[in-house]
Amino acid sequence: MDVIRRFSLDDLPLEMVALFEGVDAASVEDSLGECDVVSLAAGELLLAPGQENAHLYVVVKGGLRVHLKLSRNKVLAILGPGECVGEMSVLENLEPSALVRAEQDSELLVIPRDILWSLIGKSHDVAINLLTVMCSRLRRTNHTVSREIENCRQFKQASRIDALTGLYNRRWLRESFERLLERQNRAGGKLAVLMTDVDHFKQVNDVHGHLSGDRVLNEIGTALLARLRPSDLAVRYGGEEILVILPDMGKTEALEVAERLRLGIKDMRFTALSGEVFSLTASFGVAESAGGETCDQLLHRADAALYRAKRRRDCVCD
Ligand SMILES: Nc1nc2c(ncn2[C@@H]2O[C@H](COP(=O)(O)OP(=O)(O)OP(=O)(O)O)[C@@H](O)[C@H]2O)c(=O)[nH]1
Repeated sequence: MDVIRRFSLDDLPLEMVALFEGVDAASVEDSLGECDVVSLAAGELLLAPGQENAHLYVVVKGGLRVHLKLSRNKVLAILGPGECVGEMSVLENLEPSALVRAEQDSELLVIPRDILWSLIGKSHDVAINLLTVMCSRLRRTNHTVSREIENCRQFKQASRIDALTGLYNRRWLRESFERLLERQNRAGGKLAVLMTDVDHFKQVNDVHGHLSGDRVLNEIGTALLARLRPSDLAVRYGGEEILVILPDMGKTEALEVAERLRLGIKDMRFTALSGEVFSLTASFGVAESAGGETCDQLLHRADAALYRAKRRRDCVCD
């Protein structure tokens, strides 16, 4: 960053500078005449967290790019002629919270801290303009933070969903089922689980190809969800094995649900990529949670029931 000259009002008309909008030029001309204009090469760093800053910078020519520290590639703002940066760190006497670089070869008016305070003292309009600049900065930051929080929430949600079936994945099961079961036990409510496995699924892949197999899994996931209550939860437990969690439900009712799902899958017609239409069956194991039991114990009992159902296939066992 090189000093190239002293600032004069010919460099930048005051009405173009957000900080000096509506300000009488005569009241600030002397103070601004004591300030330098510096040049900054494209890409050159102006402000960074960890580096002290004692100046407010106003873009005279070119532009500045503002980044948050944690996401350097994410541009928070591009500042053009008349816009300023550095005001927060100057006023608070703290290091900058963002990285600021020259977007292109630029020229900046440099207002040192003491001159800024004297301008604020001298001109009510400068003080109001500065507050307005800071409010819009705050609003923009709030918007960015809300967007980041929403992105995080969506990413977290997506990381718990199986992409092929749209059902929850094992990660969700590991993180959430124990808590759900504990809550259900504490409330003294019942909870049942169904473990289901598509019969002879390997043949689907062998005969119709893996992509057709994928499509079948996707359609079965969608069909199961459509037949469950909004409070029920379905998890892709393994390749073609799906776990259904039925809160507030005992074994008798869960057996009925399983039977309904079994018939639903049997009635479905799948179309292979070749166009061939075929049908499938699935087997179901049902278990009701016994108080004090861990998730693993409950799932083990459902798995054992499924194992029994698999001996005959296309049936429901408990
Ligand atoms: N297309 C596809 N196939 C999968 C996926 N995950 C697992 N599989 C296949 O699912 C098949 C499961 O086969 P097996 O465990 O032998 O069982 P099965 O053929 O269904 O026979 P039974 O369960 O005994 O009725 C294997 O061929 C796996 O490759 C997947 O995401 N997509």
